[in-house]
Amino acid sequence: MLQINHVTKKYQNFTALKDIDLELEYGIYGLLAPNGAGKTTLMKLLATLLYPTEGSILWEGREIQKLDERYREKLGFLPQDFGYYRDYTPERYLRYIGILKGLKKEQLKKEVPQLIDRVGLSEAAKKKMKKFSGGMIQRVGIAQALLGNPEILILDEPTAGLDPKERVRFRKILTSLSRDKIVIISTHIVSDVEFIANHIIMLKDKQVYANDSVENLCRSLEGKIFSTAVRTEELPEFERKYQVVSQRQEGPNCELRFIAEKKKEGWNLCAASLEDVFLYTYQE
Ligand SMILES: Nc1ncnc2c1ncn2[C@@H]1O[C@H](COP(=O)(O)OP(=O)(O)OP(=O)(O)O)[C@@H](O)[C@H]1O
Repeated sequence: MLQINHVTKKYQNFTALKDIDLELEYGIYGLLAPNGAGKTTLMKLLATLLYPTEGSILWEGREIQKLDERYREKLGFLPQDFGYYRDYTPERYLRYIGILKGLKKEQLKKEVPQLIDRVGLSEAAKKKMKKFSGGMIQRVGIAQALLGNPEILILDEPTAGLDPKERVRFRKILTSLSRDKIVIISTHIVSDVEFIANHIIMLKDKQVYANDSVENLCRSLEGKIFSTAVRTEELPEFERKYQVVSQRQEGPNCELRFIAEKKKEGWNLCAASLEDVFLYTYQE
């Protein structure tokens, strides 16, 4: 188990995270918050690239800083801007990272092709990465994070810049490997984690605002999501009163999906989605 105990992180006088308290067990965690909320800071703390200003992070009851290499060998990390060598092939790059991670050559001989296959890059294994699409590069990034079969997998905004098809492929890769790992995925894109994460962690005002299943988070908005049609000229007034989540033009009308505390005549009650929860939480 990974325990984050009352962790505060300050950059000089600026507090990026305040009193974060979390317990993470095997499963997929979606760390969901807008840009600048502190996701990367939390990921870097878990990856020991930063240290808490206050509080501690424990792996199986022992502080990760003190465990040092013994913790880091359990860790796979895909940073937001992962550096790769354009002239390397995925095969060569993974072997190189594997050696840096301290893995044995024999192990890499077996593991590298398996990982390349797992992320669907077998056909491109011997091609230079400079020809790769953003999605292919991200898949190499996931493969390098998986080297050595880490128990903790930290992926910081792994789907940034991917097209919808690549996102689907990415989600499939992740769900295939979550059983014996703690997987933490940071994102500000709800659909990246809505259907694959067992838990959603939301950060707000530098603190943990929510840590729950998608179902429970949606339940908190039950009875507050509605749809209705308003005339286009009435839209600005409507938007002043209610938080509109989505809108679609239908002739002279706008079909709206919105959040309100109480039902009114002519409104249809809708099931709440994680996207609604996200917009409701970060409405300002
Ligand atoms: N090295 C630093 N020095 C000072 N302030 C920093 C530093 N790194 C991050 N911050 C600030 O801390 C806050 C949280 O940043 P962080 O990168 O963790 O957010 P984020 O949620 O990951 O956002 P993004 O998705 O844009 O990376 C931001 O206000 C950022 O400006």
